[in-house]
Amino acid sequence: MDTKSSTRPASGFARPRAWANLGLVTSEPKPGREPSPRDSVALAAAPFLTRGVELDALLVAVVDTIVDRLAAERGTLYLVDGRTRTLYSVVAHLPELARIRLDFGQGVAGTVAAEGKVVSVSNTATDPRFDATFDQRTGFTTRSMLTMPIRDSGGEVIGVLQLLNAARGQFNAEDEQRAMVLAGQAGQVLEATSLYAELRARGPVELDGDDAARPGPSYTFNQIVGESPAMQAVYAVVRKAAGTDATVLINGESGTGKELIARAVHVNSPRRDQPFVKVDCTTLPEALIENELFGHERGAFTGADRSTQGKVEAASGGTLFIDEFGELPLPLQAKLLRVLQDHEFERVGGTETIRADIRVICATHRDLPAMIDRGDFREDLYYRARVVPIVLPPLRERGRADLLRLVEHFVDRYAKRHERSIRRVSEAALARLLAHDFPGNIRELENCIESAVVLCDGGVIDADDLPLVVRPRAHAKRSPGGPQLGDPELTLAELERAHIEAVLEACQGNQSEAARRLGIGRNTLARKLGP
Ligand SMILES: Nc1ncnc2c1ncn2[C@@H]1O[C@H](COP(=O)(O)OP(=O)(O)OP(=O)(O)O)[C@@H](O)[C@H]1O
Repeated sequence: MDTKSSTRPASGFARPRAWANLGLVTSEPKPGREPSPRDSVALAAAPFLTRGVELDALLVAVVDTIVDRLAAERGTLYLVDGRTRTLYSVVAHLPELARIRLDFGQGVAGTVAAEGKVVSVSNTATDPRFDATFDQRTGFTTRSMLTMPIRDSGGEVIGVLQLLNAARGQFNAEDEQRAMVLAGQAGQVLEATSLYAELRARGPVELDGDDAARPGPSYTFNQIVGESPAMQAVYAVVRKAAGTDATVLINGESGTGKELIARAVHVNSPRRDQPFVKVDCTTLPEALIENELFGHERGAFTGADRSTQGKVEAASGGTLFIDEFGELPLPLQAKLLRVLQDHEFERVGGTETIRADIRVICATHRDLPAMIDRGDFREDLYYRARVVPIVLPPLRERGRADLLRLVEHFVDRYAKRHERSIRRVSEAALARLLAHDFPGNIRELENCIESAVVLCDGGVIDADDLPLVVRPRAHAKRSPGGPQLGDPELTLAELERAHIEAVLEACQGNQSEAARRLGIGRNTLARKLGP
């Protein structure tokens, strides 16, 4: 198997003729090599699972391995959505082209999904189960076909794998046995991905009253949930950026997934096996950020009894992720600009110029152009950083389908983590989630669902189990006794204090988060809260 090709993003795969248009993957047969069922699908997929993203590549690795081991010409992987009783082809699917969608019972793959048994078609010309319209659409000639169910550990059919054209002419009984072993491994792999919650035929999590509106499975990035057009646009940029060393600037409200996207760029880049190092500019007092970034030489300051590497050096060969980029103090902005432009820097107290071999990804929730206008941010650094700009949409703009996917994803994750069995999210709970505007975005949703998973009774998440807090501005307006904006009796200090308290409440007392939302440093917040 050409494992290298599997590690490339989906858009980078070479696919043959029109067949590629239907999202099918090809692998040259190697008839000279004796396939062994002990060859592990899990092994081929392992690097993708630990990297946690680029699900397309993972699925391709799974299919490539099985196609290769069974010396078939091609393979198609379908994912089964038990609730709508449909199947979708997913492997190496090109976003601009329709995927194959079948109903249960339709064609050979649909029959296998419905009945859960292997079907071997040794001669398509004489077998009525074969639907010749596929070949007409693709220009490919299918001669023989082996189609098998992929099950999860609970025995549910979650996928169907179809192998086309045995290199030796026909698939035999031994091939069928091997295929079942490999399909078993593929089931374990699929079960470890974020797709799994969406695929279970009779999953433990029902979203009440929502069967018809329920979206089909998403499959773009493992662990990154969301198929809204806004997120698809983000994935497209991530794919393009990943293959290069270009600096990326991610902008988005707190909790929209900026770090997750930064990691996705890294793990899909050629630097993936080198470190991903994060610097958070808000968690450190100003004086320490330079030391954190560039390290210091011995004797640079009192107590510096040996020289120490900074994060730029620690990230050498890999990616430096600068979180809360907008908080970077002006003098350091100049030094970072030099790193981006000339790939050079010096340690604190050092004279030797060190070469930086890093890719930089920056993230901020701040409006940098406005900061530039106020003289708080360097314009040259801004343009140098936003070679690839990515804007993450707030959760409230991602649409109902994405919210539901995320709810399912987090219910599944936290039910597993806390070993709770959750059967249902009630209609009232869903209505409450859909009505909330999530100022804390996905992090707020995630924390809310985790809490509900732990605290709910009887395996059902109800509206009362959701610890959703009222948005600060709405809260201030609604509290009749509290300070009102425009009240001539109010001092600025009182108004500021009230606003800080409202934001803190919205952040459930998390001061770092509140400082971020208020656009001030944590130390400043602590000072303002005062004794
Ligand atoms: N699309 C997504 N699918 C699944 N989980 C997500 C998604 N986006 C964000 N999350 C989860 O939400 C939480 C917040 O994400 P992350 O830390 O990346 O946000 P952020 O924008 O960097 O936040 P901040 O600005 O506060 O640093 C994390 O636990 C992350 O795993």
